[in-house]
Amino acid sequence: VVGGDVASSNSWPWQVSLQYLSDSNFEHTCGGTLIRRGWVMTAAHCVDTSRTWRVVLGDHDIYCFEGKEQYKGVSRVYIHPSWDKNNLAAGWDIALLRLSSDATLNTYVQLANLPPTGQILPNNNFCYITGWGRTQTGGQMSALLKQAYLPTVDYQTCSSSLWWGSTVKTSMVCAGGSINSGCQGDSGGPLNCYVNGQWVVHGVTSFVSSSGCNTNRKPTVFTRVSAYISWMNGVSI
Ligand SMILES: CC(C)C[C@H](NC(=O)[C@H](CCCC[NH3+])NC(=O)C(F)(F)F)C(=O)Nc1ccc(C(C)C)cc1
Repeated sequence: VVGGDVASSNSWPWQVSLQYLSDSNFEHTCGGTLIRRGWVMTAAHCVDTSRTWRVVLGDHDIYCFEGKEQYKGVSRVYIHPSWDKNNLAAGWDIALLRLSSDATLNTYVQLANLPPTGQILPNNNFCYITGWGRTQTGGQMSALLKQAYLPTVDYQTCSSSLWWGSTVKTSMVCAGGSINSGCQGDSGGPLNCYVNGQWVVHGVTSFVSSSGCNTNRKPTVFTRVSAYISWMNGVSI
């Protein structure tokens, strides 16, 4: 996350860290969202290589054991069948992870709210991106979970020629586009939007401009969760 600030501990209790085994250590690679006690929603591009995965729930400092963490293996990865790793612009950048055992819900670990099918937020909706990704383009990951105010940018604006143009599809959500943004390592994490008095996860962090994370008029682009509710319901049956 570029800009914004460090979140207060466990204030986004559905945020998870997706990690993979690399030389006998687990490394953070992406974010994710706890949507059921045994299920995590993330980006397809995070899990389209075969690795040994684990999910950390209830985390704040990903480099330090604080005692609130729950560590879960991943028993199965469900990547959207239409995902094409060579065609990020087509969308479909969503996946579900079946955890090896159910999470225990408590103060530090809670389920996210998901939007109703088809819901499209208005321009400038109050949203926050959260994650442990780089804090500057080409910079380092953040040890502590960060948050940044990232208001939605409607499709009409986001798909205009000075913005993302035809790279952005209606199955995506744009948010930000000036000083704050997502950055590598935030992929797969939530776009948390305040709707009717509650936080709802409307996006899965998908991509930013390759000319830099916080590039003007290149908002962070998210998979639109409300377009995938029926697919997700079909998977976990
Ligand atoms: C140095 C980084 C910032 C490069 C940048 N990375 C990204 O946007 C990666 C997703 C990469 C998937 C493919 N491996 N996502 C992120 O960094 C995220 F913002 F989600 F955290 C990128 O590739 N962006 C990109 C690439 C291609 C397109 C085409 C669809 C035009 C659009 C954006």
